[in-house]
Amino acid sequence: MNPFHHKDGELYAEDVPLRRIAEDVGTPCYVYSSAAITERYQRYATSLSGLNARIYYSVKANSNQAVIATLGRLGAGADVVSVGEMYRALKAGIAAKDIVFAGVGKTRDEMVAALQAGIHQFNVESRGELLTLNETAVSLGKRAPTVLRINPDVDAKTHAKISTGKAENKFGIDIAHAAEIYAEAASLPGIEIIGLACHIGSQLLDIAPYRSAFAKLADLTRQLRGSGLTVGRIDLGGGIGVSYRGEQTISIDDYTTAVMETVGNLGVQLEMEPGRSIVADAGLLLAKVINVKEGVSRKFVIVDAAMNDLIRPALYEAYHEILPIRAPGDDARVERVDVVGPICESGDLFAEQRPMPPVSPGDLVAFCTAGAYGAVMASTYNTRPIAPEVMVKGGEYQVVRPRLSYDTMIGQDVVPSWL
Ligand SMILES: Cc1ncc(COP(=O)(O)O)c(C=O)c1O
Ligand SMILES: N[C@@H](CCCC[NH3+])C(=O)O
Repeated sequence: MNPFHHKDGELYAEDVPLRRIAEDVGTPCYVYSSAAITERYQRYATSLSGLNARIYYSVKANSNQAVIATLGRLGAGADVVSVGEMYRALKAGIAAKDIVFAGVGKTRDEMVAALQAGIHQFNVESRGELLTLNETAVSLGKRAPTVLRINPDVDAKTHAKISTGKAENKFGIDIAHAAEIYAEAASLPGIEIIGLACHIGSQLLDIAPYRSAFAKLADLTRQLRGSGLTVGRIDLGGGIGVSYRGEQTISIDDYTTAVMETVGNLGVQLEMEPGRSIVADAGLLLAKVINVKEGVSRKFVIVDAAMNDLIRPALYEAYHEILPIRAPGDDARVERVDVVGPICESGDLFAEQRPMPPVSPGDLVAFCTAGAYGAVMASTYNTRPIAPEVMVKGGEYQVVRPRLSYDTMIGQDVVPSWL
C-alpha cells in the first residue's frame, strides 16, 4: 500500500490532506503513516513466520517514540547503537529483554547502563570491546549476553558511506580472527557467548551479497561447533534497500529464501535488524516553496526545508522524489529545476536539473521516502529549528514531536560571566 496518494487533486497521507497538516503544523515537517509502518513490519513477520526468527527494529532509522511504540506493540524488539537510543526504546515501551545493543564504540558507561537495564544482547565488534565488556560485567557481578559481530569481507554493492561488511570498513571482527576471539569469549567469566552477528551495509538492492555473507557465517558456525563451541544464535543485521526512484529492490520473500538456504538448517535462533525497509516509504518531508529564481543558466526552486532537515541528498547524493501537493493536470508542462534549501552552502541542493511541473511561491511539495534517516539526522545548522514530526492514522493525526522553539535552541548557550 502507498499511504501517500492523490485524491481530488491533492496529496493525502492516509485519509488526511497534507495541506491541512501544513496549515496546522507549519512547514517543513515530517509526516509518517502508521498504517504503512504496520504493513511494512507485517511483511517481515509474515515472511519469516516459518523460521525461528525475531525482528529487532533498527531504531537509528527513525527513533521517534511514536514509531518505536507502533512497532513495539506489533511485537518488534529494538536494535540500538547508543544508550540514548536504548533509553528512547525503553521509554517507548520496548522491554530491556527485547533490546540488542550494536555499535563499534560502546563506552564503559554505556555498557554499565545496558547491563543494569538487563538487555537481551550485546553485539561485540572487537577483541578490545569484548575484554572491556567482560571486566565491566564482572565488576557488576553480571554476565553479558554476547554475540560477536563478524566482518565477512563481502561487498554489499551499496554507497561507499553506508557499506559496512568489507575488511576496510571499521565494523565487526575480521572473519579471519573470529574463531580465536570466539574461543576466548567462551573462557571469560563476564561473557555469556551465544552466537554471531553481521550487518554488511544499508540500502542493499541485490540479494547476492547477503547470500555470501550468510554462507560465511554458516561455515564459521560449523567450524566453531567442530571445535566444541556452542553457537545458538545468529543476528543477520538489516540493510534491505527501498525504491527511491523506481529501482528494483530485494523482496522480503527472496530474502527469507536466502536466509533459509544459508543459515536456516543450523538450528539457531535468528535475528534481523531492519530499519529503512520498515519506515522509509512510510514517511515524507513536507515543505513550502519560498521563491522561484530564474538564474542565467538555471531555474532554482527555493523551499523552506534544507539540508539540516534532510541531509541524504547532500551527504550521499541521494535521490528523493519531489511531488507537488496539488496534483498537476494531464497537460501540465514539465521544466528542469534545481530544488534548493535556504542554507548557506551550495551543497544544500535536493535535486539538480529535476524535471518538475512548474511551482510557485507558497506551493507545497513533498520529499518522498523520507521516513528513514530523515528526522534522525537533522541538525540545527544555521540556527534552523528541528522540523516537527506528525503521525497519521486513518483520518487522525498528531504532532509526535513539536518544532523546536528559538528560545529552546538559543537558550542553551551560556555566555561565561568572566567574559
Ligand atoms: C548494525 C546495524 N543494524 C541494522 C541497521 C539497519 O539498517 P537498514 O536501515 O539498512 O535496514 C544498521 C544500519 O545500517 C546497522 O548498522
Ligand atoms: N544514514 C544512511 C544509512 C546509514 C545506515 C546506518 N548504519 C542513509 O541515510 O542512507
